[in-house]
Amino acid sequence: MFQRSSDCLTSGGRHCWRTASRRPMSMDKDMPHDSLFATPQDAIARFSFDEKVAACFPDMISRSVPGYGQITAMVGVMARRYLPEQAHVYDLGCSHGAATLALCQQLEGRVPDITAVDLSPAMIAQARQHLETHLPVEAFERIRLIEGDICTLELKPSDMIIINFTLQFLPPEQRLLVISRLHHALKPGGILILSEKITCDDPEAERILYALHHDFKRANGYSDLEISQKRTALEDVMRTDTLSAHHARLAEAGFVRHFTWFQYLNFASLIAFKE
Ligand SMILES: C[S@@+](CC[C@H](N)C(=O)[O-])C[C@H]1O[C@@H](n2cnc3c(N)ncnc32)[C@H](O)[C@@H]1O
Ligand SMILES: O=C(O)C(=O)C[C@]1(C(=O)O)C=C[C@@H](O)C=C1
Repeated sequence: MFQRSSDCLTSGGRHCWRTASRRPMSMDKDMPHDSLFATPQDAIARFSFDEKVAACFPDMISRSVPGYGQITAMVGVMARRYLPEQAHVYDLGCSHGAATLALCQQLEGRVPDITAVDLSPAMIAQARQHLETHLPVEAFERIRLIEGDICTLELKPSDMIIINFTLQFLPPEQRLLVISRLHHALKPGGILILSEKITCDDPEAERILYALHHDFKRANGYSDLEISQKRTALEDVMRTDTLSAHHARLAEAGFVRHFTWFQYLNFASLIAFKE
């Protein structure tokens, strides 16, 4: 079941915990390694999903996000359970299209229509290449890749909407509107999968999970310099919410049943059902 990016103890599966050395023990030689923050920078630019980030993104996210591989693979498993025939799925903030790929792999033979959206042209280019390489033509033809802003995108009726690690990059004041629009776009019985980095209500738990997340990154081969420079770059770009804020927002947007199905350190995934 968990092929490619999730069959290992770490988040993404392509790397194993380092032992003595600071390098991950195994590295897919075809996956460009993320060393964007490895050298000291005088002025650290704001993090953006540009060509450089897009080029090494699968390595970056799998070494940075605990549970990334498991969440991604499970999206496919959930699609298999919940999607009807003739379904439409959105993958919002798709980056390389990892969730889309997982879904197609699980639904082999009955791939739904999928619209994968990302604001970054570099990510859309990578998604096209990645999906074209890993999927049979019949499956790839069912995927529409759109370069666009999910805050303003017109949405069509859908059976499943995946928004993984993307809401955290939207302006906070737009998040409720976006989630409300997703609720509106879902057909009755449709599901929303929302995955995010989270902050804790309890400051002590926050401090502990924050430290453990940095330990996780170190265990995946990132140096203290890389961790600290990336953190500075992400400041004001990625603004995380608490789990309770996510659930309150889902409720306000109209979802009646929603719960957290996965949490690994300060990263979580929620599922919400359209009545
Ligand atoms: C952390 S990545 C998402 C990872 C991806 N969902 C996955 O599972 O591999 C966040 C993505 O959201 C995209 N993004 C940020 N703001 C966006 C917006 N307003 N509309 C569409 N995409 C956006 C970024 O370009 C980036 O590719
Ligand atoms: O919190 C961090 O330190 C991260 O690196 C997280 C995170 C994310 O959650 O999207 C931030 C930027 C990159 O897209 C990959 C991972």
